[in-house]
Amino acid sequence: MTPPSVLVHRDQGVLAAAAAARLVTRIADAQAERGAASVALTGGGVGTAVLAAVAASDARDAVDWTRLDVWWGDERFLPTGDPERNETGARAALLDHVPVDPARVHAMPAPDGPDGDDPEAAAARYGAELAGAGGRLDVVLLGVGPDAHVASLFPHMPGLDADGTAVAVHGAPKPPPTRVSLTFGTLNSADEVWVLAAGESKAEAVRLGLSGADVAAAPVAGVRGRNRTLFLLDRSAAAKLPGADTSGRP
Ligand SMILES: O=C1O[C@H](COP(=O)(O)O)[C@@H](O)[C@H](O)[C@H]1O
Repeated sequence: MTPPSVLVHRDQGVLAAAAAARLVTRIADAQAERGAASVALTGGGVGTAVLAAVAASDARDAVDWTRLDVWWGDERFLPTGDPERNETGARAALLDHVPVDPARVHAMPAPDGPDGDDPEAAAARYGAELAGAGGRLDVVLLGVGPDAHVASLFPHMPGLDADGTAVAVHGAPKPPPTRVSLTFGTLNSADEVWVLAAGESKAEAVRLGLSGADVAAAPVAGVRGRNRTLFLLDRSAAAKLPGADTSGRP
């Protein structure tokens, strides 16, 4: 496993545009190689800004959206259409504006879904769906919380040790308390993992993620792609990295 690469951009706007360009290219490359691509999306401020930047970019037409599988790294276990669901934000920012195949948009089940108010069943269903599709993820996008959580893997919570593909999360410190998350094993099976962070509130989490911190205390320290791990940051989020080049250029 190669160590993470760190790219620092001037501000969140530049970060979102640069990550969007990178994502379009990565998806188009995968489609050229294999005829299809798969990404796992994140919620949160920067993750949603990246999707909006893809939607706003002419380069989005380089992607064959009908041959993209869209998954999520985590979801807040709230009813379909709830504005706090990561799915809702992703649809509004991007998926409603490009010709994705609805059958290839794999939202995590909601409490009004097939398993009702049973997050364990929702996690099992989602894990089976991803495994049944071959389990391949070209890129996993991950936001990071000020507490260093990624997806819905929060510090010192049982989900950190979960086996299997996806896990139900109860009692998350950030609302809502009930969530579904891919496990570390699944996140780290992706070809590439991209951690996205902007703002000074993320600076300590970013530092921990890149300094070999205890994964139980700082889950972001435990995510690594098989082929590549990128930390895509703005200057504020990079402020605590020793010797960070915060010029705004790679
Ligand atoms: O709750 C969540 O938070 C994180 C980070 O969100 P941010 O707004 O602080 O960037 C997000 O990555 C995760 O998907 C989400 O469920």
